[in-house]
Amino acid sequence: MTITQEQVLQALSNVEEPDLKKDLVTLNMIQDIHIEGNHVSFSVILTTPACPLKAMIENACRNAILYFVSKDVEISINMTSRVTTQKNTGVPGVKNIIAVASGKGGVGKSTVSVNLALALAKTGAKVGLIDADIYGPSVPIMFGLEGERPKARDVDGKTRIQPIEKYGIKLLSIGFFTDPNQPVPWRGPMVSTAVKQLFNDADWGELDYLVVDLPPGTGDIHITVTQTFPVTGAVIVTTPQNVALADAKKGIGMFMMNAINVPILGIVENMAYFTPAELPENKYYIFGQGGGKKLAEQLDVPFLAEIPLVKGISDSGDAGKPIVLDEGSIMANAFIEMAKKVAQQVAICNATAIDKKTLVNN
Ligand SMILES: Nc1ncnc2c1ncn2[C@@H]1O[C@H](COP(=O)(O)OP(=O)(O)OP(=O)(O)O)[C@@H](O)[C@H]1O
Repeated sequence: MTITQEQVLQALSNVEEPDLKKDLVTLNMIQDIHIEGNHVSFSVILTTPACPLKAMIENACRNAILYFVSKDVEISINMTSRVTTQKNTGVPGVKNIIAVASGKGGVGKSTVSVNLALALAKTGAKVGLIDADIYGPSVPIMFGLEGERPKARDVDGKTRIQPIEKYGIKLLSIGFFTDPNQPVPWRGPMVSTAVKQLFNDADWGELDYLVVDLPPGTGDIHITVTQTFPVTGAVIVTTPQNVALADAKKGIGMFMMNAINVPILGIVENMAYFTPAELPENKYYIFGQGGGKKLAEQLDVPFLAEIPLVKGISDSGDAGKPIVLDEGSIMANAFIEMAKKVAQQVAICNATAIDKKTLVNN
């Protein structure tokens, strides 16, 4: 039996990427085909290492070769990834900017931002995190970095702030530059300049995702960030109460305004239900049930996750070691599943935006 590269490509052209609705060959996702006798190997280049459909795509490739080429083929598939990007994010080397926002304060936006960034990194992506919440920067506490000051260093003749590296991600917080005991009365222009510096004057290097923890509500910083940098999409965090949902709706409305026009990657409902640590299968919907999902349906945006109210989430944040680092725990898995859905939506946004061009895989 002589197997040709054309036969392999022809077979794989029957496998559709379920999110992007095109076949893997058209999407240029098949590379490095090697054939030796009846042994065929190739790489599948996914759009994110956090792809939730990885196993399904691998299976479909295997079945397509067995069905369309021969059932006697031995197959080795290398599932790898190259995160897509659609445009220059305005920050050299950064492929995607993910804004995390909420209509209200205290709903867990920083908790979601931090665990999202770390979960994406755990899947193998290169990740940065900017804490742009000038009213209550929480990243220094959540990473156990209070009192730290990032260093500056000369890069190509320019002085650049060096993001601090911890738990596998690079991070900067407005809180590293202010005294936590001294309230800072920010004026509009000062805020804009300070936040832009976190993007422009830092040495971020190559990043697949730069997660930005925005302040609650809709204000100056949202306008500065979205109008200065082409944000790939926004994740909206809410709690189940009607007051929070109403504000989340306003927040989503702001991103959808023509002047801002940032795609909504989806809604995360935080503190969706209470779960006692000793009885994790018991769910008590103390603030009402299904509000986030309903809002997502109403606004026709994805619903990303229900994150329970668990004491461990709060304790781990206060202790400087976010819960997603607690390998294998139910909470860590919940945040990893959420991160996979976010990465999936980023890939869909990128593919949709450049649908008429070719998918940029750089
Ligand atoms: N799912 C959860 N279970 C238990 N505690 C949580 C959960 N999510 C957040 N918290 C806790 O709630 C408090 C507020 O969370 P967080 O700081 O993330 O909110 P926020 O929306 O970023 O607030 P703000 O932007 O107004 O400062 C923190 O003490 C955090 O540890």
